[in-house]
Amino acid sequence: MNILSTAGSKAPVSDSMTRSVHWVVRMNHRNRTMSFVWVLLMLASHMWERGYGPVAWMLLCLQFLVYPHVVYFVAARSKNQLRTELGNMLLDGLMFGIWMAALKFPLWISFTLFICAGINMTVFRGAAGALLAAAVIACGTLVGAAVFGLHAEPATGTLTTSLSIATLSLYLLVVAKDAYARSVMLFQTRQQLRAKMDEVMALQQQLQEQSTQDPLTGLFNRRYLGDAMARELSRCARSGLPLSILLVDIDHFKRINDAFGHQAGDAVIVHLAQLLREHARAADVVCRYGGEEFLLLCPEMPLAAALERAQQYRTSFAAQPLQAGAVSIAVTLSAGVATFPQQGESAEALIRSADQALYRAKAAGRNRIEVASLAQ
Ligand SMILES: Nc1nc2c(ncn2[C@@H]2O[C@H](COP(=O)(O)OP(=O)(O)OP(=O)(O)O)[C@@H](O)[C@H]2O)c(=O)[nH]1
Repeated sequence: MNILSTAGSKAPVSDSMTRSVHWVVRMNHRNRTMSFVWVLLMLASHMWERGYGPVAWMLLCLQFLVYPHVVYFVAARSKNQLRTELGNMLLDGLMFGIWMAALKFPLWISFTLFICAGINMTVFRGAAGALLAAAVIACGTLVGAAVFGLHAEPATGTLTTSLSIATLSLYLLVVAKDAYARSVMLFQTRQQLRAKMDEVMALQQQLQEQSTQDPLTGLFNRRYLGDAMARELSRCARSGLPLSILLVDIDHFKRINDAFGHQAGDAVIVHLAQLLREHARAADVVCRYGGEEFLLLCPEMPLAAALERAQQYRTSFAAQPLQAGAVSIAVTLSAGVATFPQQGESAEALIRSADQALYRAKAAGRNRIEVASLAQ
């Protein structure tokens, strides 16, 4: 894996990736332009000492003053900027090799050019980059030796040596500065990514709650009940334990809506929801089953206990009329109770039995609890 590993990929390129590619190409242009001026000074001092002719000086200016802008121009207009920039870096190495051979391998100059090209490629392609840099520099020296002959004059004057050391030092400082800028950018990107992840997780949690909760009362909805009932029924069936359900309905609720308004009706629904939740056990599932209808799923609860609980709800609800401003709204409820397995062996059968019991409670005058008949 390296900074150029996506260079040949056909995967769609995101905006941020395109921006970072531009950033890399621009950064390389700035560094190349700057460092080539130092290299030019280093080579110029050596060439001055050795008395090179006008052609060599012209080539020196073309290589170190004009070339950085030409290769940037080519990379910036390329369809695959990253790949072209990699080509440019290889070309840098090749040219450095030619200059080394042309100047007869002055030691400090060769060392400086070799290290600069090697570091640049290593930053982009890791250890493979270093090997690649060494290979292209070697090719360059071969080309240079073929054109200018193979000579070795390693000595350099004091000025050239000093300029070589300065060039190398400055180059290393620039690379370190860019590495710092890159780490800061990476850190900021990570922070942004983490914030986005937190946002997505919170939204996911919210969606999960919304999909299983009734918005008015905060109780579970029918969708949740379906899963919970199937799960609890099979658990109780496996362990031979009872399971009771209470189907609870507010009496004459339409009248409350008509007399006190829909908002007061909502307040009555919330009021009963609170009562049901307050007296439920941790294992019970309290669910808003319909408009003013609730279903309590009570795992491991026998019929007698369920009946007693339903009676408690009935008396408590009737004893606490809802205060809506100055008016007091008298409310009652009716309920049908059914227990697994006597009054239904499946979720549907159990709910049907409780519904029939509730219907009987309503028919018998309301404010009543009825127990379901035995399953047929
Ligand atoms: N305020 C309010 N009313 C609702 C809501 N959902 C359903 N309703 C109303 O609840 C009423 C239910 O009326 P019915 O099914 O006739 O039953 P009831 O008046 O309670 O009579 P019984 O059940 O026979 O005692 C209807 O008028 C619905 O419009 C709700 O979320 N808020």
